[in-house]
Amino acid sequence: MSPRTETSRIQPARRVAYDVISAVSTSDAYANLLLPVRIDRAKLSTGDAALATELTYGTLRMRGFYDRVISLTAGRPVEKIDGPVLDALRLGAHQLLSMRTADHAAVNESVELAREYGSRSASGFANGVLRTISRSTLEEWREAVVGEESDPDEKLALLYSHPAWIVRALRQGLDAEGRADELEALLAADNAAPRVNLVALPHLVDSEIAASLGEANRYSPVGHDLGGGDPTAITKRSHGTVRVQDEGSQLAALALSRVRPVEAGERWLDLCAGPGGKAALLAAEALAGGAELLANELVPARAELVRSALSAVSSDIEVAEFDGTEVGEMHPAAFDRIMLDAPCTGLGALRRRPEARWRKSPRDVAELSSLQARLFDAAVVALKPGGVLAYVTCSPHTGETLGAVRAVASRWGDDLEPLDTRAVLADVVEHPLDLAGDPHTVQLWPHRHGTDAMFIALFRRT
Ligand SMILES: C[S@@+](CC[C@H](N)C(=O)[O-])C[C@H]1O[C@@H](n2cnc3c(N)ncnc32)[C@H](O)[C@@H]1O
Repeated sequence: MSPRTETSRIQPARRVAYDVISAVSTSDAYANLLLPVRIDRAKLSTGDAALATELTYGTLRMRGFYDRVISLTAGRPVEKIDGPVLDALRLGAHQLLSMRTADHAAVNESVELAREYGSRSASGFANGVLRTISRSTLEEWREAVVGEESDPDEKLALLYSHPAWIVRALRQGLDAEGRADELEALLAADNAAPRVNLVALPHLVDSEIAASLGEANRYSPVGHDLGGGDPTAITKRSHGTVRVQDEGSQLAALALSRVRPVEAGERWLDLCAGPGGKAALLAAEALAGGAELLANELVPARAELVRSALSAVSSDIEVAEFDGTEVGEMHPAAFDRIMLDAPCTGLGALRRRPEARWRKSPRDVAELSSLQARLFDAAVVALKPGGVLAYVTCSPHTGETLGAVRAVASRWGDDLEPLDTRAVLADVVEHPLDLAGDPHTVQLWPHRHGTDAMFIALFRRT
């Protein structure tokens, strides 16, 4: 990248957004990890930080749509456009079509970015492309982008900026519930900013802090909605007993911890615990009931995050780092409850990881399904007779959800009894959940429940 000049006319928030978008394009960076670092380094005000977030996340989520608009305007495929210039055009297109930025600011600063990070000659090209984009409305561009496409899923993929295979997978997930008519609402929810949601670890949060946590969640009895606020101050003040956590993740942990009353001395295992969100909630529940939790995470850096998450609950919780597929041999018939929050495609959290949709492929589903099956079988062996297993994914892809549990049911037969997960959660939630499809399992959805698309299935070892 070329060094910036003292006289730069680019606003700091736009520069931060551009830097992150460019790092995502060129070095596979994760926007949700890099953006806070860059915002901090640039010392952005709260307002500018919010602007940088909207610019970055919005541009990355809608990248497929904007690329189509850019290529129609430039008269060439985006692969033929210089990378740094293309990223400046994407950022400009987002401001012109989806934000209320004045046209001249969106165009001028993007042209400046193209000149600074691309080449001097790129500025004329960028200027021409962005001015043409600004001359039509979003609705007109939507029509142009769809063009002659007649396949309904391909059309939705173009309009809602998702790879077509993901649109088909999401349709299949909704179809399994007889709710395929919700597909557009789901795709729109994937493109909206998620609210900041908090968990107050039960029995551990100071009552004064608990009273300041904002609106209680609709479903989770331990969750609060912070809206678009900054959670840093409150999480620090609470010494980790208040954490950022999606409401669906809370329900997944509570489905296991509240499936039946806790008996003192029970042994619980969180088999794939990193970075530790569900482990912290499970640990708080275990502590209150006199149970003991072992957390495990294969990747050492992520195991460290689990240790840090658990330190708010107790300093005595063991965090192991073994391969979960070996837990059956290592600890046969050892645990009363096991959380298997399996590594998955994460297609249920696309709104949170804006670039993720462009990095996944159907091959990932096949590879992860095989790992999920091995972890599942190992976890069943590690359950005591009568012990309960929660199989959870942050994906509504049926290959990772219903397909996975049906395959398990056929492998284990009468040795594994599916529990009525819906009935368990019905006793946990504050308001009834609108659920459909397979009666034993729970599939949550961003558009219907405001949560990530978590899948939860409980089983009992007979
Ligand atoms: C979906 S994430 C778990 C999220 C976590 N439960 C939470 O709520 O914060 C899955 C985790 O499994 C870990 N993992 C992947 N393969 C594993 C294996 N063979 N054994 C144990 N952990 C594994 C990944 O590193 C990842 O941290």
